[in-house]
Amino acid sequence: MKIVVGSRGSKLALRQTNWVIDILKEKFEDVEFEVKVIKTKGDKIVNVSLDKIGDKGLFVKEIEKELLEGKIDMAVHSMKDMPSEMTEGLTFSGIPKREDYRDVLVLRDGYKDIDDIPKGGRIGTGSKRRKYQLLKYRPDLEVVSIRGNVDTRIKKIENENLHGVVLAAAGLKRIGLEDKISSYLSPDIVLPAPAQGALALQIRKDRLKLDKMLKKISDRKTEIQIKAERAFLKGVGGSCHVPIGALCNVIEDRIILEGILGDEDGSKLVREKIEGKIGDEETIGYKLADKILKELK
Ligand SMILES: NCc1[nH]cc(CCC(=O)O)c1CC(=O)O
Repeated sequence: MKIVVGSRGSKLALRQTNWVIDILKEKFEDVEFEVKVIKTKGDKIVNVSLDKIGDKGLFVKEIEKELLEGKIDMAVHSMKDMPSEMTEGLTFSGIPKREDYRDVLVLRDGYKDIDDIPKGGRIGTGSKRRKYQLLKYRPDLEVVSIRGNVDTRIKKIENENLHGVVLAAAGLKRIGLEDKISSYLSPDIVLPAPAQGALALQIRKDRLKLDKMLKKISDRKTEIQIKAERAFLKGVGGSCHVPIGALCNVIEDRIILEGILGDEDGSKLVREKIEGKIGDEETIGYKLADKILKELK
């Protein structure tokens, strides 16, 4: 039996895909795997800020087409890049254990953390979620819009004369650049993107055997967190034009979901939290979305 796994071609995407394949190989010794690299629209547009393109699923459409046509059996994506609405005929299968969900600062030599950046310092990020939360804590900072893959963004510290950039810890750890991390941003300051650090294994809905197999590498706690955080995302009907963050903490049989939502120009930013019990992830996600939407009005 052979499973063809579709992936974007970036270093991070390929690392993620091979990480999943390694876990699967350990469990299913006689299954063969082949990686198929697929170029997406998002990979072709380089110099435009993502929130200016504003196309949901910019990095996934081409991959989803190959799944539907049976050209690949499964696809590995960063869950946080997946639209909240699932494409007809497709589904997510098991969700492997989440990597670090935090955002981090990669700073110019000599600077150690957010409080150490000089007044008026320049920080690069293309994400409104990161931008407006940073500005809430440090209104004096100048946030510069950047994009590109992880390596490119780190290089922009030099090229664009920045004090630093904000990135996901997960991405840096996965590509072996953990030592570039200057400091971790506490979720109290910057709430991560819904599902940040988690992967999505996407398959065609009718592939029942494959689904059963992939569910064997699913992590229960991650599943709970992602269910709650993505229900919140769906509930607020969010896009990449507005700041949205969510983080679900699981403590024994309780879940604590925190969410943040703002408007396009960051003039309003509402952060709230709801508690509940395991099993009610989706209800809690939608409830938190309603609560925050009401406050934003
Ligand atoms: N938006 C791009 C993207 N998609 C997933 C990751 C990192 C891995 C993850 O967050 O799961 C990144 C890079 C980043 O935000 O720094």
